[in-house]
Amino acid sequence: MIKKTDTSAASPAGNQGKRGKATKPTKPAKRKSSAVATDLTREADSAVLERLYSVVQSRKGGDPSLSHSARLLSRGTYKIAQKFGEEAVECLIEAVAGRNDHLVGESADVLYHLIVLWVDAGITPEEVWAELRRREGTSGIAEKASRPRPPQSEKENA
Ligand SMILES: N=c1c2ncn([C@@H]3O[C@H](COP(=O)(O)OP(=O)(O)OP(=O)(O)O)[C@@H](O)[C@H]3O)c2ncn1[C@@H]1O[C@H](COP(=O)(O)O)[C@@H](O)[C@H]1O
Repeated sequence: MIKKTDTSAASPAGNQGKRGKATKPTKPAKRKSSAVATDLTREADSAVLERLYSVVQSRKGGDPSLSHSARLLSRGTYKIAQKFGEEAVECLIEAVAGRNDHLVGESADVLYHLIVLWVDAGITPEEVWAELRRREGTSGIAEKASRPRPPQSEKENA
C-alpha cells in the first residue's frame, strides 16, 4: 500500500521495499581502536531502529488520520500482534519463494511492526539489545544442550 510521505521523521527504514527505493548507505565511521570500533558498529547497526522506535513512540496518542503508527496503536494489542503476524508470514513467503528483493521490503515491514509491538508493550530497544548482547558468543546448540532435561515420562507425553 502506498503511504503519505512523512517529513517529520526521516527514517531510512521507511525508504525500502513496498515503501520505495532503498537509500544509498552512508560510509561507516573511521576506526580508531578495536574497542571504539565495536561500539561504533553497534551504534550504527541499532541507530536506525532506535530512531524508528522514537518516532513510533512519539505517535502514541496522536491523530490516527495522520499517522499509521498512531492508528495501529489506538487499535490495541490484539490488532498490533495480528499485523505483526501477517507481516511475518509475508516475509517467510518471500524467503521460501527465494525472492530476495521482496524479502528486503517485507523484512523492513516486520521490523516496523515489531517496533510498534514494543511501543505498545512498553519494551525499549535497549532491553532487546541487552538480551542479544547477553547471548553473544553462546552457540544455540550449546545453550539448548545446557537446558534442564525434563523427566522421561514428561517427554513422552509432550
Ligand atoms: N516503517 C514504516 C512502515 N512500514 C509499513 N508501514 C505501513 O503499514 C501499513 C500496512 O498496510 P496494510 O494494508 O497491510 O495494513 P492496514 O492499513 O493496517 O490495513 P488493515 O489490516 O487494517 O486492513 C501501510 O500503510 C504501510 O505504509 C509503515 N508505516 C510507517 N513506518 C515508519 O514509521 C514512521 C512514522 O509513520 P506514521 O506513524 O505513519 O507517521 C514513518 O516515517 C516510517 O519510518
